[in-house]
Amino acid sequence: MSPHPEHNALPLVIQAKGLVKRYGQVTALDGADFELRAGEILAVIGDNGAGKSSLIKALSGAITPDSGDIFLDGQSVCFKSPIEARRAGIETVYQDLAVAPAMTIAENLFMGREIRRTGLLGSLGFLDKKRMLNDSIAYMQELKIGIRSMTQAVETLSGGQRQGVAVARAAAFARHVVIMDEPTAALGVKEGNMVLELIRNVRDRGLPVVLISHNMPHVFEIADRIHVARLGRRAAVLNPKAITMSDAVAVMTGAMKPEDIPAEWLAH
Ligand SMILES: Nc1ncnc2c1ncn2[C@@H]1O[C@H](COP(=O)(O)OP(=O)(O)OP(=O)(O)O)[C@@H](O)[C@H]1O
Repeated sequence: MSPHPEHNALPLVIQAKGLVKRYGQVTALDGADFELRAGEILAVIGDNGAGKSSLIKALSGAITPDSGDIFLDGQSVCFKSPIEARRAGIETVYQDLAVAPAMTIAENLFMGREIRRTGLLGSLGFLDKKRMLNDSIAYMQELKIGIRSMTQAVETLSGGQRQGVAVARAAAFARHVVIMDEPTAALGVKEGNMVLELIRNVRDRGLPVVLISHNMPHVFEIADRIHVARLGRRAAVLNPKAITMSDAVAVMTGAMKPEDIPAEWLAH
């Protein structure tokens, strides 16, 4: 059961309207719309080249769309870089893990946002390693990531645990949204399930999650709603509780035209 059956009652956290992005002759986004609601896991699925990555890059500041509008909490935004999106509270975890293997878990969690000790004159410039370590332990416990020592190097972890660190890092700093691009792609069954559980925990902490995935069983296991990208647009937003995987594939491939989709398949 979705914890939020009344999705249409929940506020929009991110809304995009009519996004267009061209690369020379190729139109990657051709008037794409997008809506992420508070407290949900929204899966984004689509065939290769459907425009999923371009959409997510536009939302996370990695590309600037040629036209269209993006709203964050109802305010119009125009991110010129991923740093700007991050400052606005949107954290993105890419498939090619942004972790530093030789650094410890605690160091990775605070990379770029280290806590410094403060004194009478404000920040002293010294890193507050103890506080970062304690905060790391607390985060990882809260997210139920079973890693014993935060001082071990990330390169000593399994693929799933590394992905766990990357997700935890994003979740720890995101104030609004966590976007994940294929977080379970390179993982085995057990590790993949661990990361799915972690994504649920992130949502249950109150952060909405956008999850790009080609893995249909994972999408159906975890998503509250499914955004289907096709030919640079949003073909539909489907309700995973009301459809089968082959229904979703039919919409994704165009075998089922958007205008023919039964109303009960659609998420609200
Ligand atoms: N930097 C780029 N330069 C030129 N063309 C690009 C660029 N990025 C994306 N494209 C093209 O835009 C279209 C949409 O690509 P995009 O990566 O957004 O799709 P996708 O749904 O994420 O695909 P995949 O599942 O294969 O990753 C494709 O035809 C792709 O070749």
